[in-house]
Amino acid sequence: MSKGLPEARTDTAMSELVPEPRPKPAVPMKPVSINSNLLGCIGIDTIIEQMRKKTMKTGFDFNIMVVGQSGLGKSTLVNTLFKSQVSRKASSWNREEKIPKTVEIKAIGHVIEEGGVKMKLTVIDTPGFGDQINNENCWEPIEKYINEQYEKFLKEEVNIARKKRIPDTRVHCCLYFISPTGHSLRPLDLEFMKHLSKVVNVIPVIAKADTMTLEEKSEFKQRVRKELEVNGIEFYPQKEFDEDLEDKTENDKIRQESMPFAVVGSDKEYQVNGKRVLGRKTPWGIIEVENLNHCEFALLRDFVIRTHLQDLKEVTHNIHYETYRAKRLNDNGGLPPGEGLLGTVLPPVPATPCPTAE
Ligand SMILES: Nc1nc2c(ncn2[C@@H]2O[C@H](COP(=O)(O)OP(=O)(O)OP(=O)(O)O)[C@@H](O)[C@H]2O)c(=O)[nH]1
Repeated sequence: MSKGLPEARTDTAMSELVPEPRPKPAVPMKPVSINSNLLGCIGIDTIIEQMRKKTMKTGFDFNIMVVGQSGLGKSTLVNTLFKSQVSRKASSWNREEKIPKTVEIKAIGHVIEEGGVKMKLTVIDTPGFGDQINNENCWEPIEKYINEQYEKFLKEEVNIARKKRIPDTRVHCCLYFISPTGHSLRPLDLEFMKHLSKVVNVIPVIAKADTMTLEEKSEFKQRVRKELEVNGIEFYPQKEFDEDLEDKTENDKIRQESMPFAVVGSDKEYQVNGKRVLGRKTPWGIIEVENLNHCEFALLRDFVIRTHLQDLKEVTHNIHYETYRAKRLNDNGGLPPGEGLLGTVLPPVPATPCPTAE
């Protein structure tokens, strides 16, 4: 026994001196790419079809806001974009309507179905923006509206009994109409885009491009791009959110060549070479809105609907809403009880994936 003690002591002393090797944290193995075709397909690619079926059943929300001075063709352009009467005016046409005294925000919902896919479209019009003598801070009601939609979504997210599908009223895209002056941007344009580009995807467009010559249009586009850059205004698609080289190459082209899209809108149809086209009849002929030789409407339509609609929704959810959510939850911790979302400090909310392919 006595012989064993020192040994035992030595063991204890040793174990104090030399800590037991800690188990190494499990490092996830790098996924190894396997070509399943070698052994026959297992059907991974059917996920696309499964997602398609789900989206067909539930449809999807898309909320677009139009901002710009009165008479720049906002209502006409959204009608042209969706080939339907979706604008505020089409829904509550009132020729007597006077310019509102302050910025009024009107959201009109529609369901558009194409090829069995339902889009729940909301057009948010902002009549009165920039129409006053004093336009100081006139973007504030618009920013407030955008944030209110984030707040609504957040409240639904933190509910204990959450809806299976949270209604999405968040603004996914804001078309900002620039007057085709050929001069510089107005300070109001710069202020608006500076403020709002931090909370929403802003896409600047030059309105009524048919009122400019080709040279004027090209020069004006360059000038606007330069002014936006000099003033540090990031419009959509923002450089920092390009996900890969393919995105970057595609979006660089849009940022450096197409932006701001110089567009013409019309909801009237005319017969051109035996085909019915949307256009504007002038003494010099018909301006076809979808003809790329006439204007860039088709580029804007393809960009917003055919190539970037899903990305507009994802950037809204993952960047703009996430920024709002994080700030709101942080701020809430400092608020006295009763002023928080739920009347108390909020629990951390796990971010939900972008609710698109429901
Ligand atoms: N030349 C030209 N005129 C246009 C264009 N788009 C619309 N218009 C005309 O401009 C006028 C105003 O168009 P709206 O679409 O009502 O303009 P808005 O910006 O919605 O106007 P508010 O509701 O007052 O803010 C109408 O007479 C349209 O026909 C365009 O691309 N080129």
